[in-house]
Amino acid sequence: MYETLTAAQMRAIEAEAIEAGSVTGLTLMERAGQGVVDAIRARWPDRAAAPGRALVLAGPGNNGGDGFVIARLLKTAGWQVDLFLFGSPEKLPPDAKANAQRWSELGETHDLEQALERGLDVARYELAIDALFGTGLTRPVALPLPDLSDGPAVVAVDIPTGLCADSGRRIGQGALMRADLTVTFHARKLGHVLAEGPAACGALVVHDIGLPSGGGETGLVTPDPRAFQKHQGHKYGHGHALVLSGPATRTGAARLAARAALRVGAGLVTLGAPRDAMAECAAQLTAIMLRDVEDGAALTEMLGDDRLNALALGPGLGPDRARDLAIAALEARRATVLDADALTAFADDPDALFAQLHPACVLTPHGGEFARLFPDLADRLSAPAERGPAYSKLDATREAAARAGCTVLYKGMDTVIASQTGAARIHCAAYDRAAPWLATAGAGDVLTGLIAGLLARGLFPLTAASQAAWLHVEAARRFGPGLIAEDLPETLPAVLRAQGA
Ligand SMILES: NC(=O)C1=CN([C@@H]2O[C@H](COP(=O)(O)OP(=O)(O)OC[C@H]3O[C@@H](n4cnc5c(N)ncnc54)[C@H](OP(=O)(O)O)[C@@H]3O)[C@@H](O)[C@H]2O)[C@@H](O)CC1
Ligand SMILES: [K+]
Repeated sequence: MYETLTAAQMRAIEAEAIEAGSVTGLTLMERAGQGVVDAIRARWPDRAAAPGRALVLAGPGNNGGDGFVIARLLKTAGWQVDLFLFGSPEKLPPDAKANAQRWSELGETHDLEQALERGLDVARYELAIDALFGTGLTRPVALPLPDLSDGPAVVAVDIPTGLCADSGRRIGQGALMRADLTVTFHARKLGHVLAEGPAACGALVVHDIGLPSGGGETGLVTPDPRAFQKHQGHKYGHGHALVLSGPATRTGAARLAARAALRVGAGLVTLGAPRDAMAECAAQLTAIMLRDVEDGAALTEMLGDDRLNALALGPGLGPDRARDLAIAALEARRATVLDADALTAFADDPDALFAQLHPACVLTPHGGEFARLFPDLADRLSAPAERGPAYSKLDATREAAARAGCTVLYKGMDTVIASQTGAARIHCAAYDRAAPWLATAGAGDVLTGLIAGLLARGLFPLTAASQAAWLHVEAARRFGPGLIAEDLPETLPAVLRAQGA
C-alpha cells in the first residue's frame, strides 16, 4: 500500500530527518529540484535535447526555493531561463535564500507582480515551472496568474499552486495553475489523489529525496492477492451471499450484483426476489440460486439459516421494499452491504438507520446518497474552502463512518473507504489507474456485489470494500473501451488470475 501524507506529516518527516542530522534542508531542496529536472527530461526528451525558453515562477517559501534550484539546473542544461519571484528576495526562508543567491550568479530575479501588471507574454516559453506555492498554501492565491493552458508545458513543483495539499480542493476563488506534469517529493500528498487534485496535476511523478518512509496514516489501495486466493474446501467454506432483488422489470441491478459476488469467489450466491419477479429471474439465472423473499418477515425467516453469511441490498429495490428489508437484514447482524435505495430509503431519518447499523456493515453511497444521509458533512465539503488545510472527502468519510458505526465507501474517482475506528484507505481511479469507461449504468451494482462476495468469503469490511474497489477498477481497465456493467464480472477471472488467485 502506498502511503499518502498531509502537509503537516510531510513537514514532520522532513524536520525529523534534519534534526537527526541525517540530511540538511539544502540537500533536500537540491534533490527536489534535481528530481523535477530529471522528470522533465524523461517526459519531454525532445525538448530537453533542444532546450528553448523556460519560465520559472517562484513563490515566497521553500516551494520557491525549489524553483531557484530548477532555474539554475535548467540554465546549466542550456535553457534560456526567465525567473519571476512573488515576494521579496530578502524575506525568503534560509534555504530558499541560499538558492536565490546561487541563481543570481547565473541570471536575474524579476518581480512577478510588476511583470503581471505589465503583461507577461507566456507564448514565448516552451516550458513553465510552477514553484509559487506547495504544501504551505493556506489562503487563496491573490495573483492574476496568466493562462498557460494553450502555451508552454506546465510543470508543478510538489503540487499545483492554488490546490490544498490536504484535500485536493481549490483554496477560495484564487488562481489554480493546472499542470501537465506534477513532481512531488517522497510520497503522494492527499491533495494529489482527492477532489480536483488529479485533474489539476496532469501526470504525477513521486521523486525519492532520501527521507525515511512511514509517518502517513492513509494508504492508497493496492491489491492484496491473499484476499483473492481461494483455499481448498467445500463451497460452504467460502460463504453464501444473499442479494435482494427488486420487483419484476427491476431485477437487473440485483442480478448484476449477484453475478459479481459469485465471480469474486463466494461459494454460493442466492438471489432473493419478490414473487412477481420469480419467473423473470428464473429465466436469467443458472449458477445463482433463487428464493422467494416477499418482504422483511420472509427475510427474517430465511436468515434463520446462518450459512447465509453476507447480504447485499439496495440496487433496484425501490425505497419501500428497501426499508422493510434493511430493517430485517440489520436485525440479523450479518455482514451487509447497503447501497442505492437502501440508503435513500432512510433519507428522511438517517438516525433510524444509524441506530441499527453495526460494524459488519458497509455503506456504499455516491455523492447524492452521501448528502442524503450526512447532509451536514456534505455541506461542509461543498462549501468553498477559504483556508487550508481544507475539509476533505477523507475527513467527511471518516466522520460518516464514525457516525454510522460501520464502514463507509464514498464512491467517486477518488473513492474513500473508512471504518468506524478511523482507519481509512483511498482508491484513486486516476493517473495510471484511470478508468473512464467505468462511468456506466450498473457499475455501482457490480461493486456492491463484489463487496458482498468478499464479505461472504470472510474478509473484514474495510478490506472487502477496499479490495472490491480495486478489482472493480482493474476489471474496467482491463476490458477498456466499450465496457458495460455486464462485462465487469466476466472480466474478473482474468484479473484474479493475474493476481495469482
Ligand atoms: N517538506 C519537505 O520535506 C521539503 C519541502 N520542499 C519544498 O518546500 C515546500 C513547502 O515550503 P513552505 O512550507 O515554505 O511552503 P510554500 O508552499 O512554499 O509556501 C510559502 C509560504 O507562503 C505563505 N502563504 C501561504 N499561502 C499564501 C498565499 N495565498 N499568498 C501569500 N502567501 C501565502 C505561507 O506563509 P505565511 O504567510 O502563512 O506565514 C507559506 O509558509 C514544498 O511544497 C516543497 O516544494 C522541498 O524543498 C524538499 C523538501
Ligand atoms: K507549486
